[in-house]
Amino acid sequence: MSDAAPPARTAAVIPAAGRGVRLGPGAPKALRTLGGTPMLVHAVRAMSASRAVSLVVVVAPPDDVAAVRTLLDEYPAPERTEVVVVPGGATRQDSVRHGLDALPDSVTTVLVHDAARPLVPVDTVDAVIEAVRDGGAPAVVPAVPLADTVKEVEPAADGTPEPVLGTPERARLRAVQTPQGFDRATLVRAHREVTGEVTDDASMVERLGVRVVAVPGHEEAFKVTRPLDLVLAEAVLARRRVNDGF
Ligand SMILES: Nc1ccn([C@@H]2O[C@H](COP(=O)(O)OP(=O)(O)OP(=O)(O)O)[C@@H](O)[C@H]2O)c(=O)n1
Ligand SMILES: C[C@](O)(CO)[C@H](O)COP(=O)(O)O
Repeated sequence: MSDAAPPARTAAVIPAAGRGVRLGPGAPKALRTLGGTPMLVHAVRAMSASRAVSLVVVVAPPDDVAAVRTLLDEYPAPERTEVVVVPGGATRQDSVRHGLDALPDSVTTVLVHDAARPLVPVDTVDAVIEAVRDGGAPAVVPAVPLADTVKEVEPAADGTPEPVLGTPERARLRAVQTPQGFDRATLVRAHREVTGEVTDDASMVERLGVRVVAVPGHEEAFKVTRPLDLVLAEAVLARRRVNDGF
């Protein structure tokens, strides 16, 4: 038997433990269907479509871990990809942390991908991995330019008019997607040291003072958040099926 270290691996952590309040009443968002298949299954397929990803850690709603395991056994990933399921936490940050805790030592590169972005193309996944592994960036986000002008406002409740404080230069703004890619040690340190509310993992790394870079994202990597997003996702999937001839 060899004493050599096991080969470095890339793993994807998929936080899927949210309720989907903004999508409206129903099953947890990741378990709702898209083209007849649960959104989570699409997300696992999107990660395992990359030949670099050998492990997918799904972070499930705590009450649904067994059901999610059964579901993923019904829709097996390619043989080269191991899929494990762990229980999530109260916030997205907690859920990602639970996923990181489940990674074996051999993993050196980690993707964090929302179950709520089921249609991200494999080329985007691979571009993020390449920027971390070959480009040497400790943290990478896929990002797209904005179509709307953005205003900073003084938030007010109940539809009260909100004073506009300023207009950031749109050419310098990007909407950030997932999968976000990280050197594992950097992401683990961010989750250990950074406290407070954040909306993505890269911003935790930014707070460490570590360099984060953006690579081109994809319009089909949008997040299913509100009911209209589900309509768009069904349309994108239907178009793919026509293009693929089935
Ligand atoms: N406690 C939580 C909250 C969110 N997520 C996951 O984080 C991703 C992005 O979150 P979001 O789109 O906000 O999902 P929800 O929290 O489910 O949506 P909502 O805020 O509308 O309830 C989703 O895949 C979601 O399942 C998670 O794993 N654990
Ligand atoms: C991580 C993320 O998808 C990047 O755009 C986003 O911040 C998640 O936000 P949510 O409010 O938890 O959906």
